[in-house]
Amino acid sequence: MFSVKELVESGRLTSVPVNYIFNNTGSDLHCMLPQPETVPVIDFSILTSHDPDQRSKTIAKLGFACLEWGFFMVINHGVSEMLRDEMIRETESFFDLSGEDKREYAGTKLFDPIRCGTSFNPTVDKTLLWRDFLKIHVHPHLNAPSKPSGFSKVLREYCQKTREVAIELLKGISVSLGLDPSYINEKMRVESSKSHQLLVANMYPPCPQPELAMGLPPHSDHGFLTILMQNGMDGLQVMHKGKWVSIKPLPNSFLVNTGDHMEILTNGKYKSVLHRAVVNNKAARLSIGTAHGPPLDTIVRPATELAADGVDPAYIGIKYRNYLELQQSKTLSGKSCLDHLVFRYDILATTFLFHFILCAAF
Ligand SMILES: O=C(O)CCC(=O)C(=O)O
Ligand SMILES: [Fe+2]
Repeated sequence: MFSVKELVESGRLTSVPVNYIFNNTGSDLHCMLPQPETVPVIDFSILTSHDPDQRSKTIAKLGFACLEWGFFMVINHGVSEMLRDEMIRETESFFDLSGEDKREYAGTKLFDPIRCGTSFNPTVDKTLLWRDFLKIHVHPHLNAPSKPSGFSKVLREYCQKTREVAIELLKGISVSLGLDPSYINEKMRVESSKSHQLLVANMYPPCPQPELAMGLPPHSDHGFLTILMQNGMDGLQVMHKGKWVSIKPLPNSFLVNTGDHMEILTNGKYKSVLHRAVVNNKAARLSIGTAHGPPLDTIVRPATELAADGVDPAYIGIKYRNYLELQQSKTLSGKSCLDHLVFRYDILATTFLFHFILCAAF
């Protein structure tokens, strides 16, 4: 089945098909924080204001959010409610297109400009996810589906605006790390015409037994930052202090999380956060995320300024493109891709020893 939405709309479902039954959804419900701690809220208008005192307080809050949560809400970001609503409407209309229209984009390759499908990687997923997706590479080159007809205009504006928000947030994050405001944007060429931005829209149709299925299992995102919004339905949960916290976004806010490349760049100071999407039996949920990263050919490694003064680099460097390929080749699971980059001193020591023995022998 190409689409879980089609499956649900066929109208014959009263229970979750066995290949969608996710083992541990129910068992870890008790891990939810009973009284969720408050997710940090960043007022973007203050972050970008000219009042140095207010600005530095907000930067401190941003640093705290990255350090303690890897997750925060952004309010007063300047992206109009109208644009956000249009973006949600157009994306919903895309998912409402006929199967035949959508199949035009049913690619299997990561760098297909536009790709829609179901689950994460159905060829390797052991359990299918209760989720259809649309992935569009929107920068450096804006790709846009030809249908619905108004989609490309809204997409262009929305992606431009979210890129601007990401760039400002990265300035604040740089300062919170004790670096120059332009540090991340310049070193990682996030502001350049070649920076990479991927839009991922997730459609989670209503599910007859939501406790048995999973929209997106626990995972971390690949970029520096992901900026996410949703239609009226909740379902995002974030791992905080070992427990899942359900997120209720403030009206018109963006949900932002730090990704794997933020963790690599900051040498593990700002970690990528595990999150997941649960499903419900009431109405379809739509979320739209944009992942912001460097140009695809950039090798991201811990910033020398943060891995200096006796602090060893915790990760090996990798080309952004190769990391994306690594993630797509696997099933979506925890931080398994990042684990590949953890600097292994034991392996390094063995290599050195081996080299030393060889040199001594010849
Ligand atoms: O649907 C959500 O709230 C989360 C989406 C997400 O984590 C993703 O697309 O990577
Ligand atoms: Fe995610």
